[in-house]
Amino acid sequence: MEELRLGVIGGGNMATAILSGVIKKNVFPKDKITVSDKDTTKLEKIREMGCRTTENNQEVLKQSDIIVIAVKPQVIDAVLDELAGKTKDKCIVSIAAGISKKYIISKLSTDKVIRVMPNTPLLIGMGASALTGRGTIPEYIYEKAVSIFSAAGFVTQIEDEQMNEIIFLNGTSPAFFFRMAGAMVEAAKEQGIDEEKALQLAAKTMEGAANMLLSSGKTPAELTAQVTSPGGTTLAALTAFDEFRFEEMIREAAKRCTGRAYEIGR
Ligand SMILES: NC(=O)C1=CN([C@@H]2O[C@H](COP(=O)(O)OP(=O)(O)OC[C@H]3O[C@@H](n4cnc5c(N)ncnc54)[C@H](OP(=O)(O)O)[C@@H]3O)[C@@H](O)[C@H]2O)C=CC1
Ligand SMILES: O=C(O)[C@@H]1CCC=N1
Repeated sequence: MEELRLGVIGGGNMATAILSGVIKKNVFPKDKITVSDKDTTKLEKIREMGCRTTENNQEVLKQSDIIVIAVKPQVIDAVLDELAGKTKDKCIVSIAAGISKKYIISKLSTDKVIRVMPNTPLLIGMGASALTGRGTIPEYIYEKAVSIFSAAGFVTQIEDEQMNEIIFLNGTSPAFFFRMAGAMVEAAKEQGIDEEKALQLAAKTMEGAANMLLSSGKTPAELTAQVTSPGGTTLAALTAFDEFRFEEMIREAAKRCTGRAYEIGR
Protein backbone atom coordinates (compact mmCIF):
# COMPACT_ATOMS: atom_id res chain seq x y z
CA MET A 1 0.00 0.00 0.00
CA GLU A 2 1.28 3.48 -0.95
CA GLU A 3 2.40 5.65 1.96
CA LEU A 4 -0.24 8.28 2.76
CA ARG A 5 0.70 11.92 2.28
CA LEU A 6 -0.41 14.91 4.38
CA GLY A 7 -1.36 18.34 3.13
CA VAL A 8 -2.17 21.43 5.18
CA ILE A 9 -3.83 24.53 3.75
CA GLY A 10 -3.08 27.56 5.95
CA GLY A 11 0.26 27.55 7.77
CA GLY A 12 -0.61 29.63 10.86
CA ASN A 13 -0.88 28.95 14.61
CA MET A 14 -2.86 25.72 14.46
CA ALA A 15 -1.01 24.28 11.48
CA THR A 16 2.25 24.79 13.37
CA ALA A 17 0.80 23.20 16.52
CA ILE A 18 -0.54 20.20 14.57
CA LEU A 19 2.63 19.72 12.54
CA SER A 20 4.89 19.82 15.59
CA GLY A 21 3.23 16.63 16.95
CA VAL A 22 3.08 14.98 13.54
CA ILE A 23 6.78 15.56 12.95
CA LYS A 24 7.88 14.63 16.47
CA LYS A 25 6.02 11.31 16.31
CA ASN A 26 6.84 10.75 12.62
CA VAL A 27 3.16 10.22 11.76
CA PHE A 28 4.10 11.26 8.22
CA PRO A 29 7.69 11.58 6.99
CA LYS A 30 8.52 15.27 6.51
CA ASP A 31 8.96 14.81 2.75
CA LYS A 32 5.35 13.57 2.58
CA ILE A 33 3.98 16.77 4.15
CA THR A 34 3.05 19.75 1.94
CA VAL A 35 1.81 23.02 3.42
CA SER A 36 0.39 26.05 1.63
CA ASP A 37 -0.16 29.62 2.77
CA LYS A 38 -0.49 32.98 1.08
CA ASP A 39 1.99 34.42 3.55
CA THR A 40 5.57 33.47 2.63
CA THR A 41 6.96 34.30 6.09
CA LYS A 42 4.64 31.63 7.55
CA LEU A 43 5.90 29.20 4.92
CA GLU A 44 9.49 29.96 5.84
CA LYS A 45 8.81 28.77 9.40
CA ILE A 46 7.10 25.63 8.12
CA ARG A 47 10.06 24.96 5.81
CA GLU A 48 12.37 25.24 8.83
CA MET A 49 10.32 22.41 10.39
CA GLY A 50 11.31 20.30 7.35
CA CYS A 51 8.01 20.24 5.41
CA ARG A 52 7.51 21.03 1.73
CA THR A 53 5.79 24.36 1.14
CA THR A 54 3.90 26.07 -1.64
CA GLU A 55 1.78 29.17 -2.16
CA ASN A 56 -0.53 27.09 -4.34
CA ASN A 57 -3.42 25.24 -2.63
CA GLN A 58 -3.93 23.10 -5.77
CA GLU A 59 -0.41 21.79 -5.32
CA VAL A 60 -1.32 20.64 -1.79
CA LEU A 61 -4.34 18.87 -3.23
CA LYS A 62 -2.16 17.15 -5.84
CA GLN A 63 0.55 16.11 -3.38
CA SER A 64 -1.68 14.83 -0.55
CA ASP A 65 -4.18 12.13 0.44
CA ILE A 66 -5.30 13.71 3.72
CA ILE A 67 -5.75 17.49 3.60
CA VAL A 68 -6.15 19.57 6.74
CA ILE A 69 -7.88 22.90 6.12
CA ALA A 70 -6.44 25.28 8.72
CA VAL A 71 -7.60 28.71 7.55
CA LYS A 72 -9.98 31.02 9.39
CA PRO A 73 -13.71 30.32 8.97
CA GLN A 74 -14.11 33.78 7.42
CA VAL A 75 -11.93 32.78 4.42
CA ILE A 76 -12.69 29.07 4.13
CA ASP A 77 -15.13 29.52 1.21
CA ALA A 78 -12.29 30.64 -1.08
CA VAL A 79 -10.38 27.46 -0.21
CA LEU A 80 -13.44 25.21 -0.58
CA ASP A 81 -14.20 26.79 -3.97
CA GLU A 82 -10.64 26.02 -5.10
CA LEU A 83 -10.96 22.38 -4.02
CA ALA A 84 -14.53 21.79 -5.21
CA GLY A 85 -14.94 18.82 -7.52
CA LYS A 86 -11.27 17.81 -7.22
CA THR A 87 -11.27 15.89 -3.95
CA LYS A 88 -12.24 12.42 -5.17
CA ASP A 89 -10.32 9.80 -3.13
CA LYS A 90 -9.05 12.52 -0.76
CA CYS A 91 -9.86 12.85 2.92
CA ILE A 92 -10.63 16.42 3.99
CA VAL A 93 -10.07 17.44 7.62
CA SER A 94 -11.39 20.84 8.69
CA ILE A 95 -10.52 22.53 11.97
CA ALA A 96 -12.44 25.73 11.20
CA ALA A 97 -14.69 26.82 14.06
CA GLY A 98 -18.38 26.96 13.13
CA ILE A 99 -18.08 25.34 9.70
CA SER A 100 -20.21 22.19 9.71
CA LYS A 101 -19.25 18.93 8.08
CA LYS A 102 -22.53 19.10 6.14
CA TYR A 103 -21.55 22.47 4.66
CA ILE A 104 -18.10 21.24 3.59
CA ILE A 105 -19.64 18.12 2.05
CA SER A 106 -22.10 20.28 0.10
CA LYS A 107 -19.31 22.55 -1.19
CA LEU A 108 -16.86 19.79 -2.13
CA SER A 109 -19.26 17.07 -3.32
CA THR A 110 -17.39 14.48 -1.25
CA ASP A 111 -18.50 12.94 2.03
CA LYS A 112 -14.97 11.99 3.08
CA VAL A 113 -14.82 14.86 5.55
CA ILE A 114 -13.73 14.96 9.19
CA ARG A 115 -14.39 17.99 11.35
CA VAL A 116 -12.02 18.51 14.26
CA MET A 117 -11.81 20.97 17.14
CA PRO A 118 -8.20 20.92 18.36
CA ASN A 119 -6.41 23.35 20.68
CA THR A 120 -3.07 25.17 20.96
CA PRO A 121 -1.56 22.85 23.63
CA LEU A 122 -0.99 20.46 20.70
CA LEU A 123 2.11 22.57 20.24
CA ILE A 124 3.65 20.91 23.32
CA GLY A 125 2.14 17.46 22.83
CA MET A 126 -0.63 18.06 25.37
CA GLY A 127 -3.55 18.91 23.11
CA ALA A 128 -7.16 17.82 23.40
CA SER A 129 -9.10 17.33 20.16
CA ALA A 130 -12.72 16.40 19.41
CA LEU A 131 -13.33 14.72 16.03
CA THR A 132 -16.35 13.60 14.04
CA GLY A 133 -16.66 9.95 13.08
CA ARG A 134 -15.42 7.86 10.14
CA GLY A 135 -18.53 7.82 7.94
CA THR A 136 -17.54 6.42 4.52
CA ILE A 137 -13.83 7.10 4.96
CA PRO A 138 -11.76 3.90 4.70
CA GLU A 139 -10.67 2.82 8.17
CA TYR A 140 -6.89 3.06 7.56
CA ILE A 141 -7.26 6.62 6.25
CA TYR A 142 -9.53 7.68 9.14
CA GLU A 143 -7.10 6.15 11.67
CA LYS A 144 -4.22 7.99 10.02
CA ALA A 145 -6.19 11.27 10.21
CA VAL A 146 -6.93 10.66 13.89
CA SER A 147 -3.25 10.04 14.54
CA ILE A 148 -2.44 13.56 13.28
CA PHE A 149 -4.12 14.78 16.47
CA SER A 150 -3.43 11.87 18.85
CA ALA A 151 0.30 12.35 18.11
CA ALA A 152 0.05 15.49 20.22
CA GLY A 153 -2.49 14.69 22.89
CA PHE A 154 -5.92 13.36 23.77
CA VAL A 155 -8.60 12.69 21.14
CA THR A 156 -12.28 11.91 21.47
CA GLN A 157 -15.08 11.38 18.96
CA ILE A 158 -18.32 13.40 18.89
CA GLU A 159 -21.23 14.07 16.53
CA ASP A 160 -21.00 16.90 13.99
CA GLU A 161 -24.15 18.38 15.58
CA GLN A 162 -22.16 18.98 18.80
CA MET A 163 -19.07 20.50 17.24
CA ASN A 164 -20.08 24.13 17.83
CA GLU A 165 -21.06 23.37 21.43
CA ILE A 166 -17.69 21.70 22.12
CA ILE A 167 -15.57 24.72 21.14
CA PHE A 168 -15.67 26.44 24.52
CA LEU A 169 -14.52 23.26 26.29
CA ASN A 170 -11.24 22.68 24.48
CA GLY A 171 -10.72 25.04 21.52
CA THR A 172 -11.34 28.30 23.33
CA SER A 173 -10.73 27.27 26.96
CA PRO A 174 -6.93 27.50 26.92
CA ALA A 175 -7.64 31.25 26.88
CA PHE A 176 -9.85 30.87 30.00
CA PHE A 177 -7.00 29.14 31.83
CA PHE A 178 -4.39 31.64 30.64
CA ARG A 179 -6.63 34.52 31.77
CA MET A 180 -7.14 32.82 35.14
CA ALA A 181 -3.38 32.31 35.58
CA GLY A 182 -2.73 35.92 34.54
CA ALA A 183 -5.29 37.23 37.03
CA MET A 184 -3.78 35.07 39.81
CA VAL A 185 -0.30 36.39 39.06
CA GLU A 186 -1.58 39.99 39.14
CA ALA A 187 -3.25 39.36 42.51
CA ALA A 188 -0.06 37.72 43.84
CA LYS A 189 2.05 40.70 42.70
CA GLU A 190 -0.30 43.04 44.56
CA GLN A 191 0.43 40.97 47.66
CA GLY A 192 4.20 41.38 47.15
CA ILE A 193 4.99 38.00 45.56
CA ASP A 194 7.62 37.68 42.84
CA GLU A 195 5.96 37.45 39.39
CA GLU A 196 7.99 34.51 38.09
CA LYS A 197 7.45 32.45 41.24
CA ALA A 198 3.74 33.29 41.18
CA LEU A 199 3.40 32.10 37.58
CA GLN A 200 5.28 28.86 38.31
CA LEU A 201 3.15 28.13 41.37
CA ALA A 202 -0.12 28.95 39.60
CA ALA A 203 0.74 26.89 36.49
CA LYS A 204 2.05 23.90 38.45
CA THR A 205 -1.08 24.00 40.58
CA MET A 206 -3.25 24.02 37.44
CA GLU A 207 -1.28 21.02 36.15
CA GLY A 208 -1.67 19.18 39.47
CA ALA A 209 -5.35 20.00 39.76
CA ALA A 210 -5.96 18.87 36.16
CA ASN A 211 -4.19 15.58 36.87
CA MET A 212 -6.30 15.07 40.01
CA LEU A 213 -9.45 15.63 37.94
CA LEU A 214 -8.26 12.94 35.52
CA SER A 215 -6.97 10.36 37.99
CA SER A 216 -8.70 10.68 41.37
CA GLY A 217 -12.15 9.46 40.33
CA LYS A 218 -13.55 12.41 42.29
CA THR A 219 -15.87 15.10 40.95
CA PRO A 220 -14.81 18.76 40.71
CA ALA A 221 -17.13 19.46 43.68
CA GLU A 222 -15.55 16.68 45.80
CA LEU A 223 -12.04 17.89 45.03
CA THR A 224 -13.07 21.46 45.91
CA ALA A 225 -14.44 20.20 49.22
CA GLN A 226 -11.08 18.49 49.98
CA VAL A 227 -9.34 21.85 49.75
CA THR A 228 -11.94 23.79 51.69
CA SER A 229 -11.38 23.60 55.44
CA PRO A 230 -14.29 24.73 57.64
CA GLY A 231 -13.74 28.35 58.60
CA GLY A 232 -10.52 28.37 56.54
CA THR A 233 -8.87 30.44 53.83
CA THR A 234 -10.34 28.63 50.79
CA LEU A 235 -13.86 29.09 52.07
CA ALA A 236 -13.14 32.80 52.46
CA ALA A 237 -11.70 32.95 48.92
CA LEU A 238 -14.63 31.10 47.40
CA THR A 239 -17.15 33.54 48.89
CA ALA A 240 -15.80 35.95 46.23
CA PHE A 241 -16.48 33.32 43.53
CA ASP A 242 -20.10 33.18 44.74
CA GLU A 243 -20.46 36.92 45.16
CA PHE A 244 -19.08 37.61 41.67
CA ARG A 245 -21.10 34.68 40.25
CA PHE A 246 -18.22 32.64 38.85
CA GLU A 247 -20.37 29.76 37.51
CA GLU A 248 -22.75 32.20 35.84
CA MET A 249 -19.80 33.89 34.15
CA ILE A 250 -18.52 30.57 32.78
CA ARG A 251 -22.02 29.57 31.60
CA GLU A 252 -22.37 32.92 29.83
CA ALA A 253 -18.87 32.61 28.29
CA ALA A 254 -19.80 29.15 26.95
CA LYS A 255 -23.07 30.48 25.52
CA ARG A 256 -21.35 33.41 23.81
CA CYS A 257 -18.64 31.13 22.42
CA THR A 258 -21.21 28.75 20.92
CA GLY A 259 -23.37 31.66 19.73
CA ARG A 260 -20.42 33.17 17.90
CA ALA A 261 -19.65 29.81 16.26
CA TYR A 262 -23.20 29.78 14.83
CA GLU A 263 -22.88 33.46 13.78
CA ILE A 264 -19.63 32.96 11.83
CA GLY A 265 -20.58 29.43 10.85
CA ARG A 266 -22.55 27.75 8.11
N1 LIG B 1 -6.15 29.33 17.27
C1 LIG B 1 -6.76 28.38 17.95
O1 LIG B 1 -6.57 28.22 19.19
C2 LIG B 1 -7.71 27.46 17.27
C3 LIG B 1 -8.11 27.67 15.96
N2 LIG B 1 -8.98 26.81 15.36
C4 LIG B 1 -9.36 27.02 13.96
O2 LIG B 1 -8.17 26.85 13.21
C5 LIG B 1 -8.23 27.63 12.04
C6 LIG B 1 -6.91 28.37 11.87
O3 LIG B 1 -6.71 29.21 12.99
P1 LIG B 1 -5.27 29.82 13.29
O4 LIG B 1 -4.22 28.82 12.99
O5 LIG B 1 -5.36 30.40 14.64
O6 LIG B 1 -5.25 30.97 12.19
P2 LIG B 1 -3.99 31.71 11.54
O7 LIG B 1 -4.48 33.01 11.04
O8 LIG B 1 -2.83 31.68 12.49
O9 LIG B 1 -3.62 30.76 10.29
C7 LIG B 1 -4.36 30.70 9.11
C8 LIG B 1 -3.39 30.91 7.97
O10 LIG B 1 -4.09 30.70 6.73
C9 LIG B 1 -3.66 31.67 5.81
N3 LIG B 1 -4.64 31.80 4.73
C10 LIG B 1 -5.68 32.66 4.61
N4 LIG B 1 -6.34 32.46 3.44
C11 LIG B 1 -5.69 31.45 2.80
C12 LIG B 1 -5.89 30.79 1.57
N5 LIG B 1 -6.89 31.12 0.75
N6 LIG B 1 -5.04 29.79 1.24
C13 LIG B 1 -4.02 29.43 2.05
N7 LIG B 1 -3.78 30.04 3.24
C14 LIG B 1 -4.60 31.02 3.62
C15 LIG B 1 -3.54 32.90 6.65
O11 LIG B 1 -2.80 33.91 6.00
P3 LIG B 1 -3.16 35.46 6.36
O12 LIG B 1 -2.83 35.61 7.80
O13 LIG B 1 -2.25 36.20 5.44
O14 LIG B 1 -4.61 35.64 6.06
C16 LIG B 1 -2.84 32.33 7.89
O15 LIG B 1 -1.44 32.30 7.71
C17 LIG B 1 -9.43 28.55 12.18
O16 LIG B 1 -10.45 28.11 11.33
C18 LIG B 1 -9.85 28.41 13.63
O17 LIG B 1 -11.26 28.48 13.79
C19 LIG B 1 -9.45 25.70 15.98
C20 LIG B 1 -9.07 25.43 17.27
C21 LIG B 1 -8.20 26.29 18.03
O1 LIG C 1 -11.17 32.00 18.63
C1 LIG C 1 -11.43 31.22 17.70
O2 LIG C 1 -12.38 31.48 16.92
C2 LIG C 1 -10.65 29.94 17.53
C3 LIG C 1 -11.54 28.73 17.57
C4 LIG C 1 -11.26 28.08 18.88
C5 LIG C 1 -10.09 28.78 19.39
N1 LIG C 1 -9.75 29.76 18.62
